[in-house]
Amino acid sequence: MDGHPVNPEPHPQQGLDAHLVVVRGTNPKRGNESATDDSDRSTHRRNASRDDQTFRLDLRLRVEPGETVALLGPNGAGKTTALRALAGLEPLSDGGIILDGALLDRPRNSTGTGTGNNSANTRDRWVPPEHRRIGVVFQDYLLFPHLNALDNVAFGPRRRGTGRAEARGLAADRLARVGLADFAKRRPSQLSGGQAQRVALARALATDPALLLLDEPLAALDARTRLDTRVELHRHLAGHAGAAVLVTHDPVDALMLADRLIVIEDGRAVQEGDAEAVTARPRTDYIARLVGLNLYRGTASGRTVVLESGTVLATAEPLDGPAFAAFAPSAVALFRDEPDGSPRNTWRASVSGVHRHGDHLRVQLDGPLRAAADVTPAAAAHLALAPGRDVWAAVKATEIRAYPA
Ligand SMILES: Nc1ncnc2c1ncn2[C@@H]1O[C@H](COP(=O)(O)OP(=O)(O)OP(=O)(O)O)[C@@H](O)[C@H]1O
Repeated sequence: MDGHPVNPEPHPQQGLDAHLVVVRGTNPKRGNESATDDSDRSTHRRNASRDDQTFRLDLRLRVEPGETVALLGPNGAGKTTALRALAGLEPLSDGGIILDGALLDRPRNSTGTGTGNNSANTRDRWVPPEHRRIGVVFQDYLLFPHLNALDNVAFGPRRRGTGRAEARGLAADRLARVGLADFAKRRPSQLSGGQAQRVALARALATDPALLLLDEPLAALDARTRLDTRVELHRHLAGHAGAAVLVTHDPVDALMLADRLIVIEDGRAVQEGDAEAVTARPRTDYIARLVGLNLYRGTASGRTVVLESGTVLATAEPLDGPAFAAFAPSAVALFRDEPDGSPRNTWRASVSGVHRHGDHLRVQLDGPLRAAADVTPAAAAHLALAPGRDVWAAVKATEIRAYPA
């Protein structure tokens, strides 16, 4: 395929430019549905459901050299599928992947209706995984068990034609950088989980990849090792000149390791931004739960937001039009009797659950506004909180964040 005029427009941009469309499934009609209409979220819900066995990932991804982007999302959102497509372990159905100006995958006649097939006559361009300048640290794709740590790390450079001695020298240097100089002769079975993960990272970085892919790199580690390895990984990512894409369930990993987050649900990006922006203004229930906020959708008019349920919330900052309103569980005060005095939002609620949450109790409230409230154990005892108990809930207007939907 080399020499084919696959990329008529020169694309000198460094970093990753990708439009990842992967369609899987047994129901081609569903798979063919257009994914370009952002308003039709229900289509994607259906596509992503396991019942009809179809799934469509449709994700645009631009990652600058030196930047780390985290893909965050619930189970089955398509995070791993996105990484596998980038790595070349899964062909695109549509779209394309360009890394440092080189086209890696593009189905012929991209229309969004393909089902993924990497045979030469269906593709304008297909670069196999081993020829992509990509380093991977995948959970299920760790180390070669029959090679020691040094040879695991030397494998990539050797494969790219580096002589044995030079590749081993480079590998020794990489192992030293992850603090494992003394473990070079050990087989993977003789390494701890954390050490194996560090060898995997050294191996992924040994070829100076233009793109580093990390799939749940810390998930298999115990809490203590995870903490140390996270700090170390952060250091390595900071020193990595190429782009990096990280997949994780863990918001702490995402917030600590990535420069930018992309939240994926049902195969599509639903929110994007740096950690501060995403956590301060969540746009879906998934991310609101992740960062521990109560989130509602409604329509703002001046200093009120009318929620979809009809409940009216008073806010401090004026806003008009479709809006989200969010507040922290810690902003909710609970009372036995209706509170009066300062202007706040008050409503009658029924306790549906009480759970320990750190050093306080998280109370789930049903009623006109389903919400979580955090109270101290003393307050819970005073209010005799238990499922079924009726209470008054209050949130000050100044505690409610309202922002455009
Ligand atoms: N080999 C496969 N064959 C068919 N469908 C698959 C396959 N692997 C994953 N899927 C489906 O593709 C969708 C996306 O899966 P993917 O593994 O990319 O999600 P994810 O966001 O990484 O989820 P998790 O966090 O659970 O790993 C899911 O609906 C899943 O059931």
